[in-house]
Amino acid sequence: MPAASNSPTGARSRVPGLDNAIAFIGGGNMARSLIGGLVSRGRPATAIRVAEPVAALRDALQQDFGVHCAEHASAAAEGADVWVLAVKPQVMREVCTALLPLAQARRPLVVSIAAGITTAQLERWLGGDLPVVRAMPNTPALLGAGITGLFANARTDAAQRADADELLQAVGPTVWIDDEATMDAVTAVSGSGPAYVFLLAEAMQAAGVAQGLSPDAARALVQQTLLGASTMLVEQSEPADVLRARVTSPGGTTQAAIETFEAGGFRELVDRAIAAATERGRQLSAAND
Ligand SMILES: NC(=O)C1=CN([C@@H]2O[C@H](COP(=O)(O)OP(=O)(O)OC[C@H]3O[C@@H](n4cnc5c(N)ncnc54)[C@H](O)[C@@H]3O)[C@@H](O)[C@H]2O)C=CC1
Ligand SMILES: O=C(O)[C@@H]1CCC=N1
Repeated sequence: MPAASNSPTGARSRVPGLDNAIAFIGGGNMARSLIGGLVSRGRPATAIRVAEPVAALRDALQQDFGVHCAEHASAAAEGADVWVLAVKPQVMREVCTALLPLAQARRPLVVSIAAGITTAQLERWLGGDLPVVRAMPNTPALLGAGITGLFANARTDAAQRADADELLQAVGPTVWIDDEATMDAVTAVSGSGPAYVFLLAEAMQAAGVAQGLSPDAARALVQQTLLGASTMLVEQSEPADVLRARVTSPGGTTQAAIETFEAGGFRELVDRAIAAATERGRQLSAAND
């Protein structure tokens, strides 16, 4: 897997944010995060359209970002050269099938953020012969602190890869993936990953309260500990095991906790959880074909 990249291969000379109109098909949580990132990075709201059947979500997007919203996918997709498919995997086939005539007439760059759904499925459902990029962002995108794994099918040229890269970099760094089969692992690690950290936060808070801390104190201690440890992981060059060793005094408190985690099969549990999420991605593809 290549390292996180700020310069996709073959990027053409371009004016960031001013190239193409973008249509979001689906205006839910992830679309909202991406739109917020794009607008805050200076992409004109007039160049962003959103298709969203829920009126309250349309109103909120229109009011918060000034983007044009429509009820039906084709109304947003018309006139856009980049389509971001941000609906659930379970409705993706139906959404694509409805867009097939327009996709064939317009030949947009298609960027899907759906878990599991493959570029071959999307291309087939949209009538074939289209550049398709499969992207997997995550919810910290809302704060511009996301990370996105990206895979492009063979019909996607360097300029289109650069467009997709720029789009997702509005909410954090990107990592290009060479083998699409591993996109389900990207989903399992970073797409779903924020939820694992939130689960750890819940468990640490509850355990702190069980040891006598007030809920407020436990929450504050856990929040800043996770933030501080994450910042160390990102900003210091040492790997996680070295940082962990520095906290773990021989015979001290941390060692007592780490030994308890290890004895309880913590690593195997994480391995099984990520394997289950990866497998679920494959199932989402097969079940919605
Ligand atoms: N929530 C997360 O952490 C992440 C989600 N994803 C993927 O992003 C996609 C969207 O997920 P969320 O934003 O969380 O879900 P969401 O449910 O908040 O958003 C999906 C939106 O699509 C709309 N929709 C349904 N049918 C439609 C149609 N025919 N045309 C246009 N819009 C339609 C729904 O009304 C809804 O607002 C999913 O495929 C998911 O796998 C990817 C990365 C992270
Ligand atoms: O749970 C899911 O299926 C989606 C994809 C990654 C995060 N949420």
